[in-house]
Amino acid sequence: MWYHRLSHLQSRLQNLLKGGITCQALQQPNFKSLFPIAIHWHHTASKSLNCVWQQLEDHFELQYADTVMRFDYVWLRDHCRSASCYNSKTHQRSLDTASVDLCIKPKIIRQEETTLFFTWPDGHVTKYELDWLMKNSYEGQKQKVIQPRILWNAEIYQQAQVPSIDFQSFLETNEGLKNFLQNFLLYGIAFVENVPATQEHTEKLAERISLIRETIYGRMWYFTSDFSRGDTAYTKLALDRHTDTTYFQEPCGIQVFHCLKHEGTGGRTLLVDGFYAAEQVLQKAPEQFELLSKVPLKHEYIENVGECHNHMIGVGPVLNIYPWNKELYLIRYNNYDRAVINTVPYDVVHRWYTAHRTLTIELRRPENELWVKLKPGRVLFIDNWRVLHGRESFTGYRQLCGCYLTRDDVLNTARLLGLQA
Ligand SMILES: C[N+](C)(C)CCCC[C@H](N)C(=O)O
Ligand SMILES: O=C(O)CCC(=O)C(=O)O
Ligand SMILES: [Fe+2]
Repeated sequence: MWYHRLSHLQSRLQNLLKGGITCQALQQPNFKSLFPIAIHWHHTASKSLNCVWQQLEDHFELQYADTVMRFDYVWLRDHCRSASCYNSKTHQRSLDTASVDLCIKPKIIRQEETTLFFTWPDGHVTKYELDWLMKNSYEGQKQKVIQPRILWNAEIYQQAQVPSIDFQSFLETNEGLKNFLQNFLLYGIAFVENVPATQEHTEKLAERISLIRETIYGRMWYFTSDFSRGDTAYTKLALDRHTDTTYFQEPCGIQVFHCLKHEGTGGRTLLVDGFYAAEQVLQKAPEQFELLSKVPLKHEYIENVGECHNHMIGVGPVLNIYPWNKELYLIRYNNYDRAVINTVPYDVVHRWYTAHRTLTIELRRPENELWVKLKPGRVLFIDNWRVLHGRESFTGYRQLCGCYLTRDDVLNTARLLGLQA
């Protein structure tokens, strides 16, 4: 009786298969249980390899180095690194993925030492190294972070005694540049010292690690408290902690600050590790962390001062996380520039305000505040996707120059120097 039902289902599925709709059925989790017959494990000849695998009806299962990995057959066909499917000179796929049958299954799977061979119905053979599969599997990625970081409060940062890099060694040696970038990636802030106090030298510094990101504020900016632009940054007022350009669809990745002159009092810079604060929220109220990562908001920049007319709008949640490993990669936090909330129903709005309050409380804890006085010669790089900055009000004449950097190009430089980014 039971057997009959099973074979009935099986033949229905096979009919569907011919019709080409079955792939949806194949994705259903209970599908596997319909085919208990197909399952048998292949053990590797050499016991030391510690690898077993089985060819299942709808996917390939591999157990290797203590990890169970599941691979879709289209995926296995799509990632074929043979000469006809992949151009290893350009590192680009030649295979037209749309030409792969979505119901494809290998005819034969066999293993030789550390290599798996998949023979497809048309006779094409794809081979994979076990290590390559391990490294590139979803299950492998899930356990890894994209960017290793050291989260900090003021004490942690001060105790770490992160050295500043000398201007000369930053410009002239790969080692200096690499040390700088390593610190920057770990902490989200880094300093270069002994920089001549000019805009040109600051520009040279920026160009050593990245392309400068030109924005409505220009390529290199140079500002005082003259209200030449319609924004509080161009005044002597205090600025609470925030990230910049939250009103861009992609906020600027890095901000460079060089204080060229200050004759007066106050004006210290405040730095807060937004990821440290977010981590506290995750520990104390995970559902609030989740809400902050799910609710999209607008930020806005409206300017009508002198010749400057701008209206920028950026949309996105406060916390941005990678869905597969839940790693936080971008915080958008600027209470000045946050626009009218009209993308969220009222009951969610209230829960959002609660979550935003929890995050704000963490961001405002005095022990999380790192205060520094920017001086001519000492250039500060801030990861604007992670570390919030602010400023104390000041008196007198203060000149600040700097620029934004494109994040992709900073990370590109870091990777070329062998850093994980
Ligand atoms: C002066 N400088 C160009 C550095 C920044 C101006 C941007 C200010 C804006 N409220 C924001 O937070 O994005
Ligand atoms: O004046 C400062 O120190 C920083 C102002 C600011 O937040 C900015 O320019 O983005
Ligand atoms: Fe700012």
